[in-house]
Amino acid sequence: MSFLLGVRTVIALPIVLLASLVKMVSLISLLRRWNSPLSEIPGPRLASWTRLWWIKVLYSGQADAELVKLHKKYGSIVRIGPKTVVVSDPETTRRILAVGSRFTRGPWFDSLRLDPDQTTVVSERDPKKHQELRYVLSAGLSGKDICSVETIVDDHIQGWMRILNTKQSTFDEKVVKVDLSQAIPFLTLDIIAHLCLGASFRCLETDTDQYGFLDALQTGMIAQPYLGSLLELKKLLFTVGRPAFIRSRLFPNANNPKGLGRVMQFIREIVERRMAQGPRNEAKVDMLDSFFARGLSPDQATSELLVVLSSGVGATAYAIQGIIRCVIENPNAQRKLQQDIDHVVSSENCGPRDVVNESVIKRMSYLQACITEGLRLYPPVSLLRERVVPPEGDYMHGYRIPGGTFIGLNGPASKLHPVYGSDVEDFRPERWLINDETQLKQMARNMELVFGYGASKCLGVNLAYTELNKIIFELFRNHDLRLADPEHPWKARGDFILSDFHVVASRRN
Ligand code: HEM
Repeated sequence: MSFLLGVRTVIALPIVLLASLVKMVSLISLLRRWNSPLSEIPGPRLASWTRLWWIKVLYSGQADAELVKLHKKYGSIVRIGPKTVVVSDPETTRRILAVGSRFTRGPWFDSLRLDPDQTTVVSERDPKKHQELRYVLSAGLSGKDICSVETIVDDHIQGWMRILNTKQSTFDEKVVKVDLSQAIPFLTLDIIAHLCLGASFRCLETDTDQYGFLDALQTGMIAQPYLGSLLELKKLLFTVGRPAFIRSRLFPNANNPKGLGRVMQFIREIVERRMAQGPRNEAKVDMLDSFFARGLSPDQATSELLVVLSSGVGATAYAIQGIIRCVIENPNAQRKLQQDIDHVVSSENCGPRDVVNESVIKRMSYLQACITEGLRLYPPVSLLRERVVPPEGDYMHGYRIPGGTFIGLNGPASKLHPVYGSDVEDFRPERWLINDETQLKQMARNMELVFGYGASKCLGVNLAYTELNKIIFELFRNHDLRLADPEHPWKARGDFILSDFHVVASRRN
């Protein structure tokens, strides 16, 4: 009997000890949560306990919509994790991102690394190094250093128009069905590759996702927000991935037959050829020339170019598709846009193949209103871009936020800001065509944030606008568009990954 008691004690004791330990840890964490200044900030209860709540939202593929709902329910600041809050109001966002702000990029940005040991402009967290890198890249990315950006963009768009015309010519009705979720990313990738490297990927011409780049980009866009939130997983991946033979399996590398690694190899070959040629004395022709001239090493130039290709394609393609969808779902807007375009074509005496300068397109009020309104409703870069509160802490919306808290930025919710009026959910370009200067200024101040702000504002904003202006102009100049299936305009996976955006394009006379 006493022997049996002894055995039971030996088995029971560790279980009792473990249970007590678990209870104690839970109690301590409960007390900590009660004590945390963040506990006063409203938000879903489960979110204050675990980041898994946010992971579940990500998994639903509706994170953008969920963030909008949260702010409607709880206000401008919401707690979405034990150490994370998210803000939606433009003025706080502006203050966080301002040049000289003491808020810094958080570990979320590590998830944008393509190599555990290497940072690029999008993932560098050290403010000084980040600003130095921006300085080196900005002349190339803004297009200042590159000859004839506009001509390159025009050539690719005209190429696409020719492809559509050829397909339409095979039908009497001059009608063709196009999947814009393929054609637009192909076009933007061809353009940005040409501007980066002087060589296009020829995706449109071959009607293929060359090197599987877009496919790999989409997979990355799905995985990145998870890694940005599950910091332990990211740490594990970076630690395990350090040895070379594992790294080559976990991260893109030049031996991959397709995807980002294959593109890295493509870039590297061009970089090596350029190095062998020596510095080109003529004016800088593409971003690679600019990066070399401004002192980047071949390895750095390769990594930055891969980042530029990725940042340039995804956001711009999504924005263009968003604007097109808005216009074609509103036949009245399409008609007015085409009147605006036809007026310019005739007043500029343009022949059918003449392109119109961007300076002219920038002055077209209705076209500009369509672009701005489309960008408002479909802002392409949103999820969280978490910054860290400086050690001294901060006050936001009447709450004290301790140093070290992660602050997510909620772009999508600001599109519903009251400054836009009571019909914020509608596409109404006319809201940008009013005479009230004060109101227009306020709306423009909010909209500016679609491209970020201050110390990390988008470096490709000029180029993005050149593409938006020119593509929207030429597409609607040459075609009447309608949705192939108005009930299901497109399929969206995650927040930004679109497929099956089929439209019917009829050639205009
Ligand atoms: C409509 C199209 C685009 C939108 C809406 C957009 C939006 C943004 C936003 C919001 C950021 C700031 C991210 C942050 O806060 O950390 C950003 C950064 C950036 N964008 Fe864009 N972008 C667009 C197109 C482009 C293009 C075409 C390029 C390249 C040519 C580009 C290159 C970059 C780069 C390199 C950064 C990083 C800047 C930094 O970290 O300092 N973007 N973009």
